[in-house]
Amino acid sequence: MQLPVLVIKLGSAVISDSQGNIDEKIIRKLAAEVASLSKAYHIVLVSSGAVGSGKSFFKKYKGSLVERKAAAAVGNPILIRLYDRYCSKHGITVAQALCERHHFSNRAQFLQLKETFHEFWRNDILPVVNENDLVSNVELKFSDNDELATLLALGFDADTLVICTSVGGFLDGEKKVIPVVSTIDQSVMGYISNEKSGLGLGGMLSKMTFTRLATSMGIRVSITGLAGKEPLTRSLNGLQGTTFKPQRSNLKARQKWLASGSITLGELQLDEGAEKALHARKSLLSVGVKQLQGAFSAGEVVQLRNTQETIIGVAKVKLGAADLQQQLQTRNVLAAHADDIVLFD
Ligand SMILES: N[C@@H](CCC(=O)OP(=O)(O)O)C(=O)O
Repeated sequence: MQLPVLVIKLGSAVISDSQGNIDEKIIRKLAAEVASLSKAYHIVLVSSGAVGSGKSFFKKYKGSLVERKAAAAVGNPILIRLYDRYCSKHGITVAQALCERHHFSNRAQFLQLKETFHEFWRNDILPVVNENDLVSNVELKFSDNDELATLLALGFDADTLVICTSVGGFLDGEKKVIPVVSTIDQSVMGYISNEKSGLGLGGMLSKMTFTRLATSMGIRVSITGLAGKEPLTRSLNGLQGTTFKPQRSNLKARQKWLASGSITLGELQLDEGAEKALHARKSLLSVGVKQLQGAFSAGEVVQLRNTQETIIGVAKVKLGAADLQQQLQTRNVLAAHADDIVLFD
């Protein structure tokens, strides 16, 4: 049965106690709720917390990148065992999915991931996703799991993305949760504080950046806490946390996947003529590319920047970086077909 997809993202701070250890009471409560929601949704659970769970096994842990990678590798199985212990009480088996950035910038790889997740859902198996920190170096890292959850929501054309946070929702200037946000404009962004929990990577700025991307691609987003009974269901019903309304819904699944490559391995800087042509739904020719950055291959998704330095969209390129660079100087060739371009506005 084809159910709507629900992506739930759990930050490290929201599933940990004040000492930074995973709070089993929360996992027990979540497992019961996820089991009941899985009758109505195909669920993807994106869970942080691996670094926090693994770091105490390292003698002189200071939080360097290599220590975080190693701690995540120790912590991921600890996390998974916990999810498995409590989900199995409700007849749900869990599967671990460790993702890397190129799983999203390459359509063929993403389709494989998608096929595997559908196999999970057919068998009542819950995919629990985290970044494959062990092999993610600085350039290839997701900025945090808010990004990973958003890319999954876009790629799966999810109905809703629920981002669970320790502050309970999106707060206004008086630190009260705003129940509904119709459009994320400057006044809304002005409420963002720079405070972050000591445990995780992403703060509210990151959550709002990705919420803006997801809502602009037609996905409803809820930012919520996990206090009280059935917090996920309550947030889906608009009774808890902040609901951000979707902005447009006319994009096809493939276009949403393209948009999910918005933070990609490469970038093309376009001239004004090319920008105009794209807005007129034309293809991108190499003559309109002023310069390029990054080591991308043909068929991967890159972001498009205009002369004002604004990211205007993404495109699946026909040529890899080296070939395109050569063509810029010699010939005018197709850099990306109009069907493979998604503009953000
Ligand atoms: N992959 C890392 C998560 C990093 C991260 O994004 O953390 P958070 O900001 O708490 O969602 C871990 O499992 O600890």
